[in-house]
Amino acid sequence: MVEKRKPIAVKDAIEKVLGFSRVGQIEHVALQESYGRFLAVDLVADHAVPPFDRSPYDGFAIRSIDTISASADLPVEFEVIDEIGAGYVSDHLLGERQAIRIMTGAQIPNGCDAVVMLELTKVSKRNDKVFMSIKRPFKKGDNISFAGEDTLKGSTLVKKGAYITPGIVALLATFGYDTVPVVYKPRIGIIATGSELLDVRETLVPGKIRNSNSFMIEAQCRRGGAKPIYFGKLMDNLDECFLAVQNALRSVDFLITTGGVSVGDYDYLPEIYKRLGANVLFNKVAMRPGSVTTVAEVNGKLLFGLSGNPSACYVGFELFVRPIVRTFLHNERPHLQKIKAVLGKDFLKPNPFTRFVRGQLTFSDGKISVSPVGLDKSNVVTSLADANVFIVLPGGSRGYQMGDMVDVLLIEDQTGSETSWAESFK
Ligand SMILES: Nc1nc2c(c(=O)[nH]1)N[C@H]1C(S)=C(S)[C@@H](COP(=O)(O)OP(=O)(O)OC[C@H]3O[C@@H](n4cnc5c(N)ncnc54)[C@H](O)[C@@H]3O)O[C@H]1N2
Ligand code: MOO
Ligand SMILES: [Mg+2]
Repeated sequence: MVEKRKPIAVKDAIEKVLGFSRVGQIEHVALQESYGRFLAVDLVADHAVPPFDRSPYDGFAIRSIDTISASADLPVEFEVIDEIGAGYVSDHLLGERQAIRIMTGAQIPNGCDAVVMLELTKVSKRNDKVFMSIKRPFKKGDNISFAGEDTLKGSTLVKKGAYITPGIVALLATFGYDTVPVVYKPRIGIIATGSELLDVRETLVPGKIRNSNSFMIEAQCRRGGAKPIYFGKLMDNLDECFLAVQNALRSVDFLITTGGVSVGDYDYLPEIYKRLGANVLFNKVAMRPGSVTTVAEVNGKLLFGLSGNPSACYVGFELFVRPIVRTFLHNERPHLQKIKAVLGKDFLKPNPFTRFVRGQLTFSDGKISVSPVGLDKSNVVTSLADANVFIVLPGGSRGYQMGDMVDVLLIEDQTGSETSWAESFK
């Protein structure tokens, strides 16, 4: 008699998994390697930006008081006493009707309280001296970029756990992070099981297919922020699979297996969990695809038994592995970000379980719409190429029609969400 599994709600399954979350330690990487990593400390401004008053234009540094009477009929003339480019500091103190030629980014000279753009001035030379005249008055502070106007010393600019974007890389450089404290990437072991699996380079023979799941999971690990470690593909042989799982578990933070998790004669994962003395958190989730997704724990270490079916495997990773990776990385938004979109095509399949349909989000005329891509079966692989979202269709309905507003989970997004997707029937 085949064991009857009791499905649990997706949200509950995610919570059970997160009950065994761990957090990673700090390591340091070169600034140029920091993009895409997760910051291990708060980034606090240890100096003001800009650190000094500076000119935002190429022009002349002046004293505004000297310009009060300037007009088109009666321009005011200044003697130009110095010239400074960015990176240099003038040692002159501006006196009455004196100006310093200044370039964008240069520090404002002493005595100056306004800058005039080059285009608003007329320059002339007399007796080896340079003069500049202007035709309108300027106020104190005109065209000065003040110290601290970008940020003040002591401001927290980026929180620990943030995904490092190119913009954050700019901040890290601004504050002198030659090396960056980032969170150590969790090591995720990957084992593919299945006697039907060929290596990528092998030629197809009857009854066999190429292993695609382990490579897909490696890429998903990288997208999630983890370091994948591939332990190879195994035949459906209980002893071999058991030993491989037992060995791999020793050297990784989390372990993923694909295939062999259902109720077939050669689905050995359930027996492997028994032999390991693992605590199985769940072995059926009320969702499609990926209903057979199983998660177990041995001495606090999680083992993700993802389905062999490619689409189910993909969904299982994003819903259950990604949040544990992001939590490990100290990220405060470990779940997939959810938005609403208009369904662009009918999806009329009824289903008792919530469906995570691979879909593509498109933007046109200010409307966000989403359409399923490819065949919606858990054993398909081709639909994954075009999918950038999961369309979440709660169970218990007779299907969904074009124009319905639906929940969509963004799988290419790095912002994430604090809360996990929850069944709306609850
Ligand atoms: N009697 C029942 N049969 C099945 C049930 C069930 O509840 N009762 N569940 C079905 C569902 S749902 C799924 S999903 C699959 C899950 O199967 P397994 O996780 O045990 O995976 P396998 O049997 O090993 O393989 C399934 C399918 O996926 C292909 N596969 C496996 N590994 C890979 C790989 N690395 N790359 C590409 N494709 C792979 C494999 O060839 C099979 O076609 O079980 C249903 N059956
Ligand atoms: O676990 Mo299966 O993918 O639900 O179809
Ligand atoms: Mg099976």
